[in-house]
Amino acid sequence: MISASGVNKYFGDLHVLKEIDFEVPRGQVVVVLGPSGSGKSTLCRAINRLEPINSGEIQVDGKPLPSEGKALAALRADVGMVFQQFNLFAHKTIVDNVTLAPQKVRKVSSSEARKTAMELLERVGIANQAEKYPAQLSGGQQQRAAIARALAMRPKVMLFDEPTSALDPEMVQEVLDTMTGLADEGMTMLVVTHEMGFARRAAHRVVFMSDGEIVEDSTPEDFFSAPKSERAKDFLGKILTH
Ligand SMILES: Nc1ncnc2c1ncn2[C@@H]1O[C@H](COP(=O)(O)OP(=O)(O)OP(=O)(O)O)[C@@H](O)[C@H]1O
Repeated sequence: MISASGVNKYFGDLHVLKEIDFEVPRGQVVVVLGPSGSGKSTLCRAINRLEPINSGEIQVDGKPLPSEGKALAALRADVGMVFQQFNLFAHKTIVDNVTLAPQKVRKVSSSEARKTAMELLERVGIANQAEKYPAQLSGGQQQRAAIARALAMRPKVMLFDEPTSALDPEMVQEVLDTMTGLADEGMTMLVVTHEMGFARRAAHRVVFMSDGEIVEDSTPEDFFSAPKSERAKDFLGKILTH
């Protein structure tokens, strides 16, 4: 599980995260929505310590975030992260992309890492692409490879930061289906996305951010049918008329 309490983050004078409090309990899917620049990516990056925070506390699995050393490496291994850009290693095959970190960080043998990688590639539907290089795959397939790579570390939680934003429209659904499958299996997930269909179907809770604050934290049913704040109404008005 993930919990944040009283988290503040500044970039210079810009107050990007303001007294953030929230929780993602084990097995829940929390979708973070909000206008551009509201702090969603920064929140994701803070959870993985890719971005230091100025005050407050973030815990993953009941432990405060370590700032360096072995504990930080262990935290990063426990938190799988999938970004908008897939960030696969271009000169490694898909299966090698998936086996790399478990061998290096978890010290898994190469045969075991390969077996697990093939199972994961099967699960995300691209086992037949295992020996190809990233550039030979479609964007949707590359993003599914990135999800398999994150899962190979056996993370306790998965963070997704706009995982479908860089994809051509026809590939969005295949990635969302993979994510919905993970949610159904009980993976703890924090997902920043503009995909309202996914939020409605897969999220246990929706967190709405605006201008660095959490303005609403509710069920998708309540959020979409009866948003409480003017800011959420305004946001939904803009998104849903598109
Ligand atoms: N490294 C940085 N240095 C300075 N300012 C930054 C940095 N990263 C983000 N910001 C600023 O922090 C604010 C929050 O950015 P963030 O990327 O977290 O928002 P977001 O809600 O994820 O937006 P989007 O939906 O466009 O990705 C923005 O005003 C952004 O310009």
